[in-house]
Amino acid sequence: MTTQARTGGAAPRLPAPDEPVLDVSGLSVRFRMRGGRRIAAVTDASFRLWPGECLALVGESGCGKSVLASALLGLLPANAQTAGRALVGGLDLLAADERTLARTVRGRRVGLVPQSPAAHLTPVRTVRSQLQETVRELTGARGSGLRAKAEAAAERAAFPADHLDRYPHQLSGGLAQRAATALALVGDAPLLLADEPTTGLDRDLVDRTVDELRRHADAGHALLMITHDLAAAERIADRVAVMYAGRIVELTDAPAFFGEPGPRHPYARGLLDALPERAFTPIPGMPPELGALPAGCAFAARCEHATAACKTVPALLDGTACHHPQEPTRA
Ligand SMILES: Nc1ncnc2c1ncn2[C@@H]1O[C@H](COP(=O)(O)OP(=O)(O)OP(=O)(O)O)[C@@H](O)[C@H]1O
Ligand code: NI
Repeated sequence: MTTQARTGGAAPRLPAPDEPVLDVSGLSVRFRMRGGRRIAAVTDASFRLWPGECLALVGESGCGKSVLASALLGLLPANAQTAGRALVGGLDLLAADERTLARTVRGRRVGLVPQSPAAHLTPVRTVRSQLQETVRELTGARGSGLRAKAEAAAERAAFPADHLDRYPHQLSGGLAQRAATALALVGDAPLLLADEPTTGLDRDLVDRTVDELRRHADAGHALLMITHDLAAAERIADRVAVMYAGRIVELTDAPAFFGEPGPRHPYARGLLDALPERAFTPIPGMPPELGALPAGCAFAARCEHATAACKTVPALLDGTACHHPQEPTRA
C-alpha cells in the first residue's frame, strides 16, 4: 500500500511550539491469531512529541517499534485491535476512518519512511515519476516546478540525480532507502515517522541522512525515529524511548541517556553495555514471546536486580518503568 495521500492541497501548518505534535496515551495493539492466541505487540505506550523534537525509539528486534508506527498511520492488518489515543492536530489517528487517513493523514499530517522501502515503492514507475507525482499531490506544484522540486527532494535525501530514471528493482537497498526518505520529506508533514531510515547505508550516508532528518526537526517538525543504531540515535535524538516486549520501559533525555547519569532501567543499561564501543557484554537470555508474556515485569527473568516486587508490572514513573531503577554509578 502506498503511504502517500492521493488528493491535492497544501500541507497542514506546523503546530504552535507549545502544542504537542503528537500526543499518544495508552496505545496498545493486539493481534488476534488462529486458535484464539493473542500477541501483545504494543502495551500501554504513552508519550508526546513536540515541534522541533526528535524522539528515538530503540529496542531489540520484535519489541513492537514498527507496529507502534503502523498503528499511527492506520496501516495495521485486519487482525489487529488497537486501544488508546493518538492525537495529531486534534484528530485521533486510532479512531480515524480509512478515508480520513488516506486523504488527510498519510503524507500530510504524518509522513513515513517505511522500514522496507522497496516494498513501498511502485515497481513499474521510475523514482522520478513517483517523486513528481508525490510532489504534485502534496504540494500542488505543476509544470516545470514539478521537475525541479522532485530533484530537490532527491538531493535532500542524498539520492543521486543520475539514478532518478531508474525503476525500484534497479536500486540497491541503500538507494531504495534514500528514495523512500525523499518521498517522505515531500509533504512537509508536521510529524515524520522514520522506521530504520538508515538500514543498508554505510556510515557516511547514515550520518548524512541523520543530519538531514535533524534539519527537518530543527525546522519545526516532530520526528519519531525508530532505529537499532544507537550511534545514529545519539547523533540525532533529543529524547530516547526504550521499548521492551511491547512496553516503553524508559523515556528520557538523550544526553542523560547516552552520557551521565546513563539509563536507569536495567534493560536500557544492558542495551548500551552491549555496544562494542562500551562493555561489549550482551544481555543474557532472550526476550519473552509476545504471545505468552509473563505476569509482571517482562524483563524480570533476565534481570539481576529482580525481586518478588517484579511480579507486578512497574508503572513508568519519572521516565523509568522498573521496581529497581538504577542510580548513577558510572565512573
Ligand atoms: N500482522 C501481524 N500478525 C501477528 N503478529 C505480528 C504482526 N505484525 C507484527 N507482529 C508481531 O508484533 C511484534 C512486534 O513487531 P515489530 O515489527 O513492531 O517489531 P520491531 O520492534 O519493529 O522489530 P524490528 O526491529 O525487527 O523491525 C513481533 O513479535 C511481530 O512478530
Ligand atoms: Ni521494525
